[in-house]
Amino acid sequence: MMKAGNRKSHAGHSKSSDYHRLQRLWSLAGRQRDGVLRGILYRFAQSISLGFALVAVILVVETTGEGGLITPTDFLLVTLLLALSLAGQLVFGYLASANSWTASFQVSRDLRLSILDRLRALPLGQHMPQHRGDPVTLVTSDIKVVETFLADALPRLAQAFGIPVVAIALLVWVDVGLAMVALVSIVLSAPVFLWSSRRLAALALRRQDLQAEASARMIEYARGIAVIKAFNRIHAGQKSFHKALIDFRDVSVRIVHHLVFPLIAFGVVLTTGVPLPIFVACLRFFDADIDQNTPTVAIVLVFSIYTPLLSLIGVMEISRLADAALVRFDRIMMQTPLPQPCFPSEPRGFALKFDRVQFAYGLGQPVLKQVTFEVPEKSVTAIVGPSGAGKSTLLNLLPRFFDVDDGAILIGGVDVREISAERLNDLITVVFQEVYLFSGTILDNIAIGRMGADEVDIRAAAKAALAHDFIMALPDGYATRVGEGGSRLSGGERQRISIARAILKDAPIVLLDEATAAIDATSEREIQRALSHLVQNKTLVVVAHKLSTIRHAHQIIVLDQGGVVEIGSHETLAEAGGLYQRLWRRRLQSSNWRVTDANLSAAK
Ligand SMILES: Nc1ncnc2c1ncn2[C@@H]1O[C@H](COP(=O)(O)OP(=O)(O)OP(=O)(O)O)[C@@H](O)[C@H]1O
Repeated sequence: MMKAGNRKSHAGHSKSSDYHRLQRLWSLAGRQRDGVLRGILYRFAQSISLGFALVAVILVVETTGEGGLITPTDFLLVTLLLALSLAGQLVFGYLASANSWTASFQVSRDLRLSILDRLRALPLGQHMPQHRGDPVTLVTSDIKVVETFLADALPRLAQAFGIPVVAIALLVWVDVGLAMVALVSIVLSAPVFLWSSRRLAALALRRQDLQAEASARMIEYARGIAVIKAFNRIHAGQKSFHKALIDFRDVSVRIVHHLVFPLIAFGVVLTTGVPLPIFVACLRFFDADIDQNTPTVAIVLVFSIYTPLLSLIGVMEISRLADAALVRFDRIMMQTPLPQPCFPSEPRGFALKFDRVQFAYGLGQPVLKQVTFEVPEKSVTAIVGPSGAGKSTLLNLLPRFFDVDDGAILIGGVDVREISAERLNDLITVVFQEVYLFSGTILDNIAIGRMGADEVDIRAAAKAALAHDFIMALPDGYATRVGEGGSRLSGGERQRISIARAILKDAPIVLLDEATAAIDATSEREIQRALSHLVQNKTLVVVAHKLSTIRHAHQIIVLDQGGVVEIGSHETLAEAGGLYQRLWRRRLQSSNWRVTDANLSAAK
């Protein structure tokens, strides 16, 4: 059975044609297509307005070349043409920039929001662990490339063709034969351009992937800096980051090597279009086939054809990077989100049932096997078991961070897959082992618990979580800013902020993954008291590492290697002679262990 989000992206790079990729990039402009199109047309018009200057030059050459004198009318006409050319460039240039950039800023904002929406809809952790740098690079640099493609590359493409079109039209008017000769090199250089462009395409995707890899390593390095320092592993820690940077540099250099020859070839073939028509014009002049003005006019026109066309090289690079960005965008956008019910059901109460639940991460071994148990409404259930037994996984399935492979999980008699995502989110509060605080104030961090909560509610939640006093002792109280990850607060304080968040949410079902990290006895007691306020009258499922929590549980589920091996109360299981009894004894021994002189001398 194929799981949501597991399907490989079918956004293959080589299979779709250049035309389809252009079409797809264009479709990304969405509602802003009109603005982008206006930007392209204005840039084209800006380029064409240079044509007035060309006409003025031809007029002067034609008049003076035949020995004539420039009359005041000619002078006025030339001035008017030059003024028109200048005004056209200024006005159309401004309009082009204003339209293109405004539209593309909107496009990049919309695309970034759609990526965030999709990440939210995907099964949690399905994508992130494999490509941690991917969403970051996608939202920042890939979308920036798409933005530049729409705002800059497409208009520049129009600009590159604008004045050449006018110049060729004028050359046809002056002499059709010369115009045909001028076109030869353009026709010959087109396949060389496409060949270079395809060579670049193959490497551009690899380059963007390696950039994502480098940013993933950098994030990892920055987040793990404390551990790296503590273990004096600065060089080892930098190794993978260095390697990613070297790979990125190598592929960038390879791009340059692969492109030097094709781009020189393109430039050479294209620019043969400059001397060729001039040479033919001179030959024909000496044969008295054309008048003496034509070669001069041809020189002016030919240069206005080829100089803009050479700027296509820059456009090619950005277009290929945009292609690569598109493939990477589709990798995330084409993943199947968790299916949502067409006709959501409302649970009848908050009792829970795990019914023959089977689950594996990806295509790996099953982590949960035929797990079946029930949790009565407003009761406390503790999950215990050895490390790796599947306890946290069990909790993660209830809010649908992942979907079960087989069996079902029910809330109030309704399969969680039949409950709408918003409702399910309202029903469940998860208190994670690892507390994440966003950069912002403490108030903001607690307010995440409930949209629209006022300050009175937030303070009440903080008081219930026994966080109010330490918050008031901080320099700015609730307005104190906490860094990303909450680095300014102690472990116990962070825990209590996260409990305040959960109290504010006030969901009827609480899932608690108890912190295993060592916290001093006072903080531990305060956290337990804060939790007791959170879980009053709630259906509570707790992955229990602490004896006190286990003792208060109405029932204990003992997991081993993904299967339920025992269910019962503490009193029953502690005497049953099974896994629980062994775990319990081990915990008792470790909790009775104290740093005494006897222990210290034993350790020596
Ligand atoms: N995101 C993941 N992808 C792949 N395998 C995973 C993932 N998370 C956990 N596992 C694996 O699933 C199994 C169960 O892990 P889980 O974290 O649920 O165990 P646990 O009982 O909570 O362990 P502990 O008490 O050590 O936290 C382990 O073998 C673990 O390596």
